[in-house]
Amino acid sequence: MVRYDLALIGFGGVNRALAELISQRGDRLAEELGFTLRVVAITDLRAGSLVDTDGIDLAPLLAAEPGELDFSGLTGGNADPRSEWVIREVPADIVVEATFTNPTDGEPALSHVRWALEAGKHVCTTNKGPVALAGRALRVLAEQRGIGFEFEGAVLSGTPVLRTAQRLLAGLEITGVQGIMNGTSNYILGRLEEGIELPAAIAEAQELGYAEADPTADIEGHDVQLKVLILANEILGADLRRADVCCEGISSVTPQEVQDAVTKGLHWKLVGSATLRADGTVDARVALLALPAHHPLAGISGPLNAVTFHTDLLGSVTVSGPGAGRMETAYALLSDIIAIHQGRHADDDTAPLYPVLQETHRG
Ligand SMILES: NC(=O)c1ccc[n+]([C@@H]2O[C@H](COP(=O)([O-])OP(=O)(O)OC[C@H]3O[C@@H](n4cnc5c(N)ncnc54)[C@H](O)[C@@H]3O)[C@@H](O)[C@H]2O)c1
Ligand SMILES: N[C@@H](CCO)C(=O)O
Repeated sequence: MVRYDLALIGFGGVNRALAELISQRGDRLAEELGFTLRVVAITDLRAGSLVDTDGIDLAPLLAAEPGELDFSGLTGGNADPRSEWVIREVPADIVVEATFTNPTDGEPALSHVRWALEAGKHVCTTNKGPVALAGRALRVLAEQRGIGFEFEGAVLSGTPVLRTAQRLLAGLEITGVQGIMNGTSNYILGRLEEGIELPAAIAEAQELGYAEADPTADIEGHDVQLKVLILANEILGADLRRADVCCEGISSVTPQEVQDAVTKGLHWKLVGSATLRADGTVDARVALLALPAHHPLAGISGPLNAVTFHTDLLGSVTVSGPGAGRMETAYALLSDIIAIHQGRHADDDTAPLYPVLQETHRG
């Protein structure tokens, strides 16, 4: 049985949920998927670092309250996250990056991903920063090393948007992408419709694990801006920068306005879109729109998100599912690990997975 040793970078909601998945479903995953998973290192800004190359016992870590974790007193533990040393030096097959998203320069996650790829380790990440701001360069680095760089969770948590486009819609011309891509703001808009004030709705979304550590990115549209950037560059073959994606958020809208709209049969939605123009360039934007009730995105409510692909042969194809959530996003990491496993173990007479993926990218 193949075993993958994991280094978890960041031990917040998502990577803890992945550790839970491994603890609770490890045997079933081995039976169904043909590989086992073992965590050999964890680093976290608050808890420090923990290394055990024979496999970390996850049970006591998962039993502790998140805010109480302190690795410094444990064997193999240190108060310092030592992320660079862990990523470069600790023998692990896959580095799982789930630290804070930094929409400005992607750091320190961008360095985490680069160090791992330079060290020849596969990477899966739910962090939008490195993918949106340096996806192309990181992909090239991974391709040069013949290793996997997977990031399904960067758009719509575990709902398979990127793999749907890259694999299931392969052979079609995708001419545009439009969707509701932020669980927090969509949840908040729904609560505003119910008369809840913005600060209370934000606090609820944080409690439910949908919001970023700093929810400004959710509220001001920057989180959707990064997702639109990822879709434009990865799916439509663009080479856009963050400044190329016009952006607005939901902070200016009041419960009264949202409720008035409902009486007129309209629902306010934060919609991200990327559209291929006739000259081959891509128009990308994030806009707060009042959608009529019959619009396909008007009924997407709460943390539910949806992305519609506009294609030449199939018309519109919509993928809908959770846009946020700790376990939902941990599933994205598991799906990335499965993709890495399938890439490594493709039959000799089958086209290897990574080259197939590369060919689906335009640019
Ligand atoms: N929660 C979701 O629904 C969701 C969905 C999709 C994507 N994401 C993305 O996944 C990532 C993780 O999300 P989360 O909900 O677990 O966030 P979180 O805030 O719960 O956890 C992030 C963890 O990273 C740690 N960290 C921060 N900087 C670090 C560093 N330099 N070195 C080591 N550890 C560091 C923090 O201490 C924290 O424990 C974020 O980038 C987020 O945007 C989250
Ligand atoms: N904060 C993000 C997490 C998923 O990227 C959201 O609410 O959609």
